[in-house]
Amino acid sequence: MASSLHVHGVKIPCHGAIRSSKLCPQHMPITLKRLRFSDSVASHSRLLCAAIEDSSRSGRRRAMIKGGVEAVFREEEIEERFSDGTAEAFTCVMKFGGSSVASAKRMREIADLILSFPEERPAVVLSAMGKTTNKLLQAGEKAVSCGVNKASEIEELSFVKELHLRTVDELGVDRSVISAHLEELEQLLKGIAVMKELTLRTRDYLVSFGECMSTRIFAAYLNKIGIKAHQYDAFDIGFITTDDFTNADILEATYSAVAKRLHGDWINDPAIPVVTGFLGKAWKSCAITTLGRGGSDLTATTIGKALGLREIQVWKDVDGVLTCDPSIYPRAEPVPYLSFDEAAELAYFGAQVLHPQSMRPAREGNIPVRVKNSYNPKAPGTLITKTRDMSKAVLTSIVLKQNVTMLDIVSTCMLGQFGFLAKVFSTFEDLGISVDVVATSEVSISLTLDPSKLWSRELIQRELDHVVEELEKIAVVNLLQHRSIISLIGNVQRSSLILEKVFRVLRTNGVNVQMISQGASKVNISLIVNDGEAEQCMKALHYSFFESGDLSEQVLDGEVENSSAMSHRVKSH
Ligand SMILES: Nc1ncnc2c1ncn2[C@@H]1O[C@H](COP(=O)(O)OP(=O)(O)O)[C@@H](O)[C@H]1O
Ligand SMILES: N[C@@H](CC(=O)OP(=O)(O)O)C(=O)O
Repeated sequence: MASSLHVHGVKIPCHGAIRSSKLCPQHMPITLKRLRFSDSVASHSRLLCAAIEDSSRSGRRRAMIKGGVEAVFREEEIEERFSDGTAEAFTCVMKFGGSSVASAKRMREIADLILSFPEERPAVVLSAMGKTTNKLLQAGEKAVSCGVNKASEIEELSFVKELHLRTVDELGVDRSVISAHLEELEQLLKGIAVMKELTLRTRDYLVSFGECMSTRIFAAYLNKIGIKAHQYDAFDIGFITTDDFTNADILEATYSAVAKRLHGDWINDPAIPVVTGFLGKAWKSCAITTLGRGGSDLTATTIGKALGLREIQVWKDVDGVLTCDPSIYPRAEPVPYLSFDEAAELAYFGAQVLHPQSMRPAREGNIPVRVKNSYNPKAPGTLITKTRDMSKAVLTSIVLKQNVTMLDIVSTCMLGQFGFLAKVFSTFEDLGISVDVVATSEVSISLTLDPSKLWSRELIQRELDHVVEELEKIAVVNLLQHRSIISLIGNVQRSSLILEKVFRVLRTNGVNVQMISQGASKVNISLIVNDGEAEQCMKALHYSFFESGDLSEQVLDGEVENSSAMSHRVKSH
């Protein structure tokens, strides 16, 4: 007699009679303890879990599951299943960024890399190949003004076509896996040329071709080499987002929908899911959305939380999260451990290595994130967890956000302090502008405006004028452009030590700090300096904190610092 259980709303067949024989190891949701279920199914899974535990503890081989259904276990199976989780559907998610899938050679290496972890059953998330997203955006811009007849000849379209067809050929998979997409892409560019406009909605549809094609090629290649894989478009499997095209937020309903779909499919036909990163479906318009540049990291952490996985791996082209952006300072070193808070601040304040929102699902699901290098898999990478040992930590990483606009707002005393702050912030709220860094006194506020939010609207000057006009009703406003935020991520419990060093370095380099803010996050101190001085500051700070060797344990234990090393002035490296 066959019976079934329902987990995640999915009917799970249990071969053999539940009353009289064992549950099928393959189909039994064994890792109940580890998997985090959505509320709607939690009670069921708890019942099942309790039943198995009870059976295990009491040595009885029978347990009541639900509604009079009786399960009979063999004890050795119970032991086995709990100790090694062999019946888990997926163990981790592996996300590979654009550089990791930039060519046929890279795709082969990634396939080998996945195979080199035989103990894992991953869900795979891919970005678009190499610089495809940028090329598609450029093609879209050109299509607006090139005329319909020239749309097929746009250089970037030819680049994208050639790259994908060459990859397909070199991997030996059938061109048909992407030919319909290439045709549709060309039609879309012609459509943009006819309309002579590229809306944000169309822009998202346009760039979606990148991830749709990379995943199809890779899944086809895995199947060709005998690894069963199944391609998924995120917008078809429950990635539900706001309608904020180019920067959409993932909605809560996504988690259960994605889990239901991926688990359901795996149970019916186990295969490695290869999912498009970066993409979602707008809940109102049902159109394709994107999650903001670098959004595949967020796709990966969302899947990690949805499936309650043991680990989320994001594979990049660097040895993990580094002490600063290597393009600013090549001597940046990998950071072995980070907390979710540190990683989130780092990402939010501009470290391109992680998407700003990507830590949220991982933190909520308490799932470790490992940042690894697909070019150098042996490197340990960075492990991001809820907490970490901060006893020896001083500074973890330095992040730079350039071209920031700063506002100095001084009250004209028409309002009390409370009314003044409230009015200032409600002005930003009304205008939908987010504020990054804030420092206040009783009668003044200095703050910076999030550049990405302003840039995306293309109306930057008009918007800024509007902000100033509104604020001038209650204050004297000074608008300062071309500023940079240098964020010092680390152990703010040691802020005196950090700040002493920072100011010494900056004074030695003749740099004036225009604003400073120590966030409530306890992991971030932000400094505002002129854009023109920012990179030099980064180098000097990096040298002083990470290379001069003066933050030894003795210093941390309160002994006298070596001031000559501290005042080392860095010219350039
Ligand atoms: N603090 C940092 N640590 C590591 N990489 C950084 C940092 N800041 C900026 N980067 C840049 O981020 C890049 C990796 O992120 P990204 O381009 O999104 O990778 P992928 O496309 O593989 O997902 C690196 O090549 C590096 O240039
Ligand atoms: N392809 C998208 C999404 C993404 O996450 O890419 P990457 O993983 O290469 O940063 C982008 O370029 O923004």
